[in-house]
Amino acid sequence: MKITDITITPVAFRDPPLLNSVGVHEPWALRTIVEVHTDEGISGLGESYGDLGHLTRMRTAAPALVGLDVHALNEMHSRIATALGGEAGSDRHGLTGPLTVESTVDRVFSPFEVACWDIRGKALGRPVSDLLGGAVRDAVPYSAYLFYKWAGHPGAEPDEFGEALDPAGIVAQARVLVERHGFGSIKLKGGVYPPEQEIEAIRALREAFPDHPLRLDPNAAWTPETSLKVAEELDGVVEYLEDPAPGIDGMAQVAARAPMPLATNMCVIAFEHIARSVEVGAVQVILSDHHYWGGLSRSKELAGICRTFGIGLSMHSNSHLGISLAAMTHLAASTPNLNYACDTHYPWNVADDVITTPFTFVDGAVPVPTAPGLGVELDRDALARLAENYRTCGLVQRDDTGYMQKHDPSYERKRPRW
Ligand SMILES: O=C([O-])[C@@H](O)[C@@H](O)[C@H](O)[C@@H](O)C(=O)[O-]
Ligand SMILES: [Mg+2]
Repeated sequence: MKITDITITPVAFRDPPLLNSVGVHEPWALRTIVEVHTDEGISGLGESYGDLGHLTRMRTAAPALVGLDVHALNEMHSRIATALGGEAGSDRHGLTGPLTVESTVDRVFSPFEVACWDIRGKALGRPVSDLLGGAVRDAVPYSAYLFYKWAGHPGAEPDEFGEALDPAGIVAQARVLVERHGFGSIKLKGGVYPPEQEIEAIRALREAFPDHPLRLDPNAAWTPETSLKVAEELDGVVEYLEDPAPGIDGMAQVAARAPMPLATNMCVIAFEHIARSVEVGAVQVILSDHHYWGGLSRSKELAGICRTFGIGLSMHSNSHLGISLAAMTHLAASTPNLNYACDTHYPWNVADDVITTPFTFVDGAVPVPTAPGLGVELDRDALARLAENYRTCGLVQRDDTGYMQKHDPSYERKRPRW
């Protein structure tokens, strides 16, 4: 089955003003929808980031894939590497580590690879989780992903989630997400306020939700010394502390004395980081993410490495739509050692999706789709609507810091901040 054509459509959807260690989400989140078409009339779907640099690289790579067999994923990876010509991407929004040539190829490869799994599943009449080794769970648990947030975007009406700028607001937000979706574990995006205040929020969550596993992720906003103080305070309260301090060496300093496991989606974000991290014991949990670990089969390789070294496995998320959620769910369902509830930003998007039947959480989990392929169908009207959003929204890349500075010109990006 040969690839005859590839359609790449950048889209934008409404995003609330969620705060993090580098600023605040803009009113629109950008994504790219990839459709791979074949000579047998079967098409497959992938979803990826929508930032212009990445979009341009996907557009550069796509023509090199026409004529390729949908099973030739190794060849696809090397054609993409050649097409990109050794260029490394950059992470302007600052919430992941520096990209290398190799990890840039993995990012570009991912949506095409996912689309090929979708095609292969459709051709065989089997869900992608079957092709990845078989689902070991019928539904994939996700965590309630809490954010400090403004009531609404400046100059706009408050959104349906309202303000969450203190422990009481965070607990109220958790109640909404847990009641609405049934989540059984909770993650707080930190790095926004001084650590004492975020510790207080975690303690308030513990009181309100005595049995929910809790996590805190300040996106490397703390020095190793501050991280250790927080770790002592939260001993026995969080299941893991995610990216407290910057860099593999900073994390290793914290890990040497912290009582709980440390997790990352910032210092170990490519295969080339793993050896050093293992050597110095920097992290005990890696958040996988097929969007930057190079698609589904490479994410399974990551899972094998984690199993070998006794490293826990969780799953990371950025703002995303339903095609990504489908791929995340198939991957998590078929990865036996993915033992933590996965992250997802999906509940923050209440406005629109590009699939005909948007996902709903059942008891905090997404039932693994059983239809062939990814099990989702593109809603062409919705795709056109979101593509029009992209054309008119005026954004071409995520810039949480720039948006924050529009409202507070004195705001500076600092890492670590405390
Ligand atoms: O959406 C956000 O603001 C998050 O901070 C996201 O960009 C991070 O990549 C992520 O969720 C994380 O776990 O670090
Ligand atoms: Mg994180």
